[in-house]
Amino acid sequence: TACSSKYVLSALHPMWQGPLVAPGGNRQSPIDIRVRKSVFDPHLKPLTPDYDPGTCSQIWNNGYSFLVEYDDTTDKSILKGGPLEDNFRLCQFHFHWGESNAWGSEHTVDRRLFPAELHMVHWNSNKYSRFEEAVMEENGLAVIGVFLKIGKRHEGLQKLVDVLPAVRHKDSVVEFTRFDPACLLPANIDDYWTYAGSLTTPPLTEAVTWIIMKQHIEVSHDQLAVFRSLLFTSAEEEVQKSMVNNFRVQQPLRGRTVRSSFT
Ligand SMILES: NS(=O)(=O)c1ccc(C(=O)NCc2cccc(O)c2)cc1
Ligand SMILES: [Zn+2]
Repeated sequence: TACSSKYVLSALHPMWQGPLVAPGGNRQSPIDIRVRKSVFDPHLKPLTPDYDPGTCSQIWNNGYSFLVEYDDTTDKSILKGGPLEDNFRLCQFHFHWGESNAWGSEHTVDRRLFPAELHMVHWNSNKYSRFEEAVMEENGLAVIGVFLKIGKRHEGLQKLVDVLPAVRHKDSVVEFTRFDPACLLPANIDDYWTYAGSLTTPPLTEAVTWIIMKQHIEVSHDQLAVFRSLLFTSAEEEVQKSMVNNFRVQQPLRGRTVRSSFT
């Protein structure tokens, strides 16, 4: 789909540090969420995702993460509510993780790191006609962040884990259908933090309304180990590098307020 067919990265190095802070960027992501500094906003509505598993199309390794892509040519899979004024179309989801279970998430909560973080990427289909347009605009994107913890096996995730060996190398892609992304959301999606931020990979555009779930999901140690079996490198490269630590360093808050939907 348009939204991620060009999930391009100017920095190809897996551990790209790139500019630690985007030049002139004062709303960069990820950040540390200081719980006691977040401000309860009673006007925040419940989040209302409405996803059609029939829009799931393929999964691919873009050399930085693996992406599950959704057909975003209609409003079949959308996100509304929460801090959002408009309708946002799901275009892809992906993850960030560490080489060990001790770290891997991009956002932290009072400095607490999680072994991995899910990002569900949506773009504003009320205001823009395609992802490429929305990603350059201030209120163009909405990304749901969900922390992963090691625990019981996640039954819904297993269908995805089983297909990962087929996209082991950079630029590999396989058909992947009928996956309901809602199964990856925590039971409680009413409690979240939200703030104005950016993409966490180049071009780092400051277009994202971040919605970070308070409740994590659990995956098994073995399921996360399969994420680490992916490679940053393409089949032709002589030196294979395992896809781990694909997260960005935390960015300054620069006076931003993080709002919470709960007290
Ligand atoms: N980690 S993240 O959720 O902030 C994230 C989400 C989407 C993307 C992305 O789609 N990048 C590709 C891209 C960016 C700008 C314009 C394009 O045409 C494509 C990057 C990072
Ligand atoms: Zn991400």
